[in-house]
Amino acid sequence: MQVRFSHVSLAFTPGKDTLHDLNFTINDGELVCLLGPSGGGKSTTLNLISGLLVPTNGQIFFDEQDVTNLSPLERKIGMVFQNYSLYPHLNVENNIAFPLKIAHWPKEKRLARAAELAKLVHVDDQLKKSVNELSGGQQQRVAIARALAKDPNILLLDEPLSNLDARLRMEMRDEIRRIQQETKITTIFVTHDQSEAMHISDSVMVLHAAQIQQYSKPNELYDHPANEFVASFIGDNPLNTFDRALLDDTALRADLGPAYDQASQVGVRAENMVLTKSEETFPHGIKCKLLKSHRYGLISTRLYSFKGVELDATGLTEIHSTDEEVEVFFQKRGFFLFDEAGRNITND
Ligand SMILES: Nc1ncnc2c1ncn2[C@@H]1O[C@H](COP(=O)(O)OP(=O)(O)OP(=O)(O)O)[C@@H](O)[C@H]1O
Repeated sequence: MQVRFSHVSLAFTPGKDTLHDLNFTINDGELVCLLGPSGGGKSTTLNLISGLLVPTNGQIFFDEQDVTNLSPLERKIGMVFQNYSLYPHLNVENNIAFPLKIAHWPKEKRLARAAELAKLVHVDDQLKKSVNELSGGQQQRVAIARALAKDPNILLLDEPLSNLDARLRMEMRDEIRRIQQETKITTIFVTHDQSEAMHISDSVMVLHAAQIQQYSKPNELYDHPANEFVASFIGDNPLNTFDRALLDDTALRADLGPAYDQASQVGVRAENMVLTKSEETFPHGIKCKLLKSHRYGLISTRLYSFKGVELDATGLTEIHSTDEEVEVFFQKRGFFLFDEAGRNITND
C-alpha cells in the first residue's frame, strides 16, 4: 500500500511546528527508513502514519483513501517497538496468535497462521517456549511475526534493533530486509543509525529541524547530499568544512566552475583528501602542513593545517612525517560547495 503525506504539519505547542509541511510518497512494497538525530521528528512522523497522532494540518492517504482521521485499528497497521512488548506469560505461538484471538479467529485457524508466521521469521522450532527463554533477536522475530498476524496494510518499526548487541543488530537488520522482501509489505523503519538505514532501505528520509532534509536512495544521500546537514550527517568520517574564501588565491579556484562564486562554504569528506593527483581529483591541490598522523592497520588518519583550519583525512594512503608540507588533492566525488543557506550547489 502506498503512503502519501500532503502538506502535513504537527504542532505539539500551538504555533510551533514539530513537523512543518511534509509532502512525500512512500511507494507500495518499499522499505523506507526515517533517519535523523534525536528530536528530528522520526517517531512523530511514524505516529502520524500509524494514527497515534493526528496532524494539525494536512492530509494522509493510504493509496487513494484519506486516513487522516482514522484510528490505528482502522488503518490496519502492524507495529514493532524497541522493547518488543511481548506478553511474558504467553508462549511464542500464543504471542504471535494474540491479535487473532482478540479478533475472534477460531483457535485452529489462528494457530495455523502463527505457525506459518513463525516459519517466516525463523522461530518455528521455538513455538512452545516461553518468550522469556528467548534471546533478544528471537524476541524481536516474535514481535515482527505478531505485527504481521493480521496481514496489516503497513508495517511500522520504531528503533527495533536498538536493544540488541552489534552482531545481532546486523543479523536482524538483514532478517528484517528478508522478511520485508518475502512479504512485500510497505515498511517504515525508524532509526538514528545511518549505517542501518543505508543497508536496509529502498529509500531514506532524513528528518531534522521540522523538515525533510532529503528523501532519496541511500547512495544518493552520500554521493549527492542536498545540503550541508545531510553531508555532515551521512558518512562514517567527519566532513571538513571551511570558508570558500580560503581557496581564493589557490589554483584550485580555476577548477571549480560557476558554482564557486555563489558558494560560501566548502565541504570535503575525510576519505576524499588524497596525496596523489588522478582523474578522480581536481587538477590542482592545496598546500597543507601535516600536524598529526596515525596508522591503524590498514587505515591511516591524518590531520592537516590549511591556512589555520584543521582538516581531517583518512584512507589507505601511506603516512608522512609531521611538519612536512604536502599538496593535498580533493577527489571530486566527496567535494561540495554550499551556498549561504547551506544548500549543495556543487553541480549548479
Ligand atoms: N507528546 C509530545 N509532546 C510534546 N512534544 C513532543 C511530544 N513528542 C515529541 N515531542 C517533541 O517533538 C520533537 C520530535 O520528537 P520525536 O520523538 O519525533 O523525535 P525523534 O527523531 O524520534 O527522536 P529520538 O531519536 O530521540 O526518538 C522533539 O523535540 C520532542 O521533544
